[in-house]
Amino acid sequence: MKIDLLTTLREKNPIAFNISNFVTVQDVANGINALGASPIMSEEKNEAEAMVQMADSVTINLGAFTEQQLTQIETVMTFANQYHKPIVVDPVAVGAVHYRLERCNELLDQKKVAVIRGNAGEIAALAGVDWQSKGIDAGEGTGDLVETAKKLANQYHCTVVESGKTDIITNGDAVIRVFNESDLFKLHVGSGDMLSSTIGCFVGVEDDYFEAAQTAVVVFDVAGEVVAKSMSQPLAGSFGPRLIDELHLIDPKTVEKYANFE
Ligand SMILES: Nc1ncnc2c1ncn2[C@@H]1O[C@H](COP(=O)(O)OP(=O)(O)OP(=O)(O)O)[C@@H](O)[C@H]1O
Ligand SMILES: Cc1ncsc1CCO
Ligand SMILES: [Mg+2]
Repeated sequence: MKIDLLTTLREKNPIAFNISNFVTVQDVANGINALGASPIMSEEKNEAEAMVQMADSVTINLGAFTEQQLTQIETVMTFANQYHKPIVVDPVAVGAVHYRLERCNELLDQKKVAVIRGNAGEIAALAGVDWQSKGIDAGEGTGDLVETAKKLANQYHCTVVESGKTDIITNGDAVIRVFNESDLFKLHVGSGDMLSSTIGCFVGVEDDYFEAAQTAVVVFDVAGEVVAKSMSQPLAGSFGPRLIDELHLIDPKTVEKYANFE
């Protein structure tokens, strides 16, 4: 895990192009802006090429897309591949909604992506492994999480980040587990979306996407854990804004002190 990437990110202030969902777009924009990136969102196909050319990375969140937005997403991903800009995909609820799974499979079959970040239910669905997802949540299953994540990474030759109490990061061969956590993440809708877009920021400044994903996960998880530990009452409503504050404040020393991974 390259802790220096946090400093690099802040020096470079990468432009992080995000196709977000209407539920969590504000938290995502403020979260990664506070961290040190420069977010830009767009839903317009006609400006797709300009957006991609300008951006250092592209994060595609499939949280609430319409048919028209899907056309824009395909266009953006095509340009991103053409201009060699790394793509992070967040396959929201593909384990619960078959339509989403089909569309996401098509995108992944046709375009090259750097990182897929999802919860256990989403990663299992994409890997074709049995699991009971529940809406946007991970749901229940008995499969081996590490093997499932590796299978998906090998399927698409990309890095996979499978989030949960322990986060699993794999390139299909090597595996890193991040143990930093807080129950409050689950009480804040969009924690996962923020994590995916944080990964988007780091792949914008580091060509080794496996390394970039590790740093992103550790920084994000430590930030949440530090916030949770500092709250006298662990309340869902205050966690979101405090997490954004901590993404602003967090420094390499804090990350080094609390990081818990192997
Ligand atoms: N059971 C848990 N206990 C502690 N932390 C968790 C737990 N599950 C997830 N997290 C943390 O929450 C963050 C988001 O991961 P999660 O798996 O909840 O994403 P998600 O399901 O896509 O969330 P959302 O749909 O709300 O965006 C990660 O940083 C992860 O470490
Ligand atoms: C609640 C919700 N519904 C669609 S997207 C989203 C935010 C979590 O991804
Ligand atoms: Mg999610």
